[in-house]
Amino acid sequence: MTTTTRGLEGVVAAESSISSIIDDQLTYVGYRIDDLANNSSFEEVVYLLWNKELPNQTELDAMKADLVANMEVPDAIIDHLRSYDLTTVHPMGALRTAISLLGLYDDEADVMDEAANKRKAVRIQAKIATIVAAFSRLRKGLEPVKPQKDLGYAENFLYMLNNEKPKDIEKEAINKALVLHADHELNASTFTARVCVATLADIYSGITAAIGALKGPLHGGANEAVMKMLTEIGEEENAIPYIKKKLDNKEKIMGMGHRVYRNGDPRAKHLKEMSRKLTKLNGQEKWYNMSLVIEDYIKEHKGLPANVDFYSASVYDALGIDHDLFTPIFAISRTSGWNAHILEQYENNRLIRPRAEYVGPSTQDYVMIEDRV
Ligand SMILES: CC(=O)SCCNC(=O)CCNC(=O)[C@H](O)C(C)(C)COP(=O)(O)OP(=O)(O)OC[C@H]1O[C@@H](n2cnc3c(N)ncnc32)[C@H](O)[C@@H]1OP(=O)(O)O
Ligand SMILES: O=C([O-])CC(=O)C(=O)O
Repeated sequence: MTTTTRGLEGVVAAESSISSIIDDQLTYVGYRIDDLANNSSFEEVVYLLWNKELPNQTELDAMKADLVANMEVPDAIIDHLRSYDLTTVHPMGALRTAISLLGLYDDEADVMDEAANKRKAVRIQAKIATIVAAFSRLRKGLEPVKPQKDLGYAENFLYMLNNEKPKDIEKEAINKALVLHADHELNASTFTARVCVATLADIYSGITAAIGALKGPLHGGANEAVMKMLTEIGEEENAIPYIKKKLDNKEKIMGMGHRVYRNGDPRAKHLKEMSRKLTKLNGQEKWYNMSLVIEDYIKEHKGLPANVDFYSASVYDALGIDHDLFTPIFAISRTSGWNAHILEQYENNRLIRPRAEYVGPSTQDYVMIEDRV
């Protein structure tokens, strides 16, 4: 047996042509993340990830139309959401269940040909934003808002959340966030999705599993945890004593560090700039300023850079989004990457089944229960 690698660090577990991280640079299908963040719509990125080429205008229009046409969700899903104790349920738990449930209302759920899988990818991508927005409204005692056919994906999400068309800067911020979170090579949730569908389980199973993996605070759940930390700190002058105490207690600082990036996450600077702009506009610069202090301190004392979750927290807060919806927004975006990886896995499938190095007791003789002490 070869040696084990804790957390599979550095292990190359799949070939993929969807996204790459080389020398701390991230690309989707070879296109630099900076160019995509500055220029593309989320739908364009979805098309790119699923088709491995940028769309022309006709193809992009068709992708936009297809997504918006599929955004409405079956009443049964909304009724199911209504049945939860909405005051206590975490939206990531509700989302994980809702996506699983959605599969039961899809006649093609277990049809495994490529065309059917692509149609399901569209349906899941379209409906996930509606589900998150509906959950948020229902728990406030408000009725869900139906998507508008003339709005793009990012704009529609904020519209369904607030029953109000977003301002241009809000639209830009949410679109950028969706573009930046869309795919990230073999991160934990994407790996989970691939392991799941490599058994030839259906796409709904893969996305449900991935949502479960994203929920944890070492992965997607970190963005909500960052905002919790900022809120606990309260004021900028408390930041360093708070962080010092955490580090002395060997606790991790959320939104800092990364398994792959050593010199910085190339997505963070876009969210940092968006956080600066948005917090200035809404008069909550303290979150941005506090984040700067924490980032500098952790860089200096631990040599760790901020990751994508760090500044997304103050961006979403400035958009007026409830803190426990931050990770569901990550899931909305990452569904595009999960779908791309699931389709790629099906194309050239082999069961994913590593080995464990057994470190338990050596073979023992069975002792009958009456003879055990
Ligand atoms: C979208 C995403 O998923 S991005 C990541 C989101 N997660 C977070 O922001 C949570 C905070 N960060 C972390 O927990 C880690 O940096 C991870 C999980 C992201 C990656 O870490 P790994 O490569 O597994 O490193 P690991 O957890 O083994 O840590 C290595 C060392 O760095 C330290 N370290 C790593 N991250 C942090 C952190 N955020 N704060 C303080 N110390 C840290 C560890 O304590 C450990 O120190 P030690 O060697 O003295 O024990
Ligand atoms: O790649 C990772 O390990 C985590 C991450 O940044 C992401 O999923 O976006």
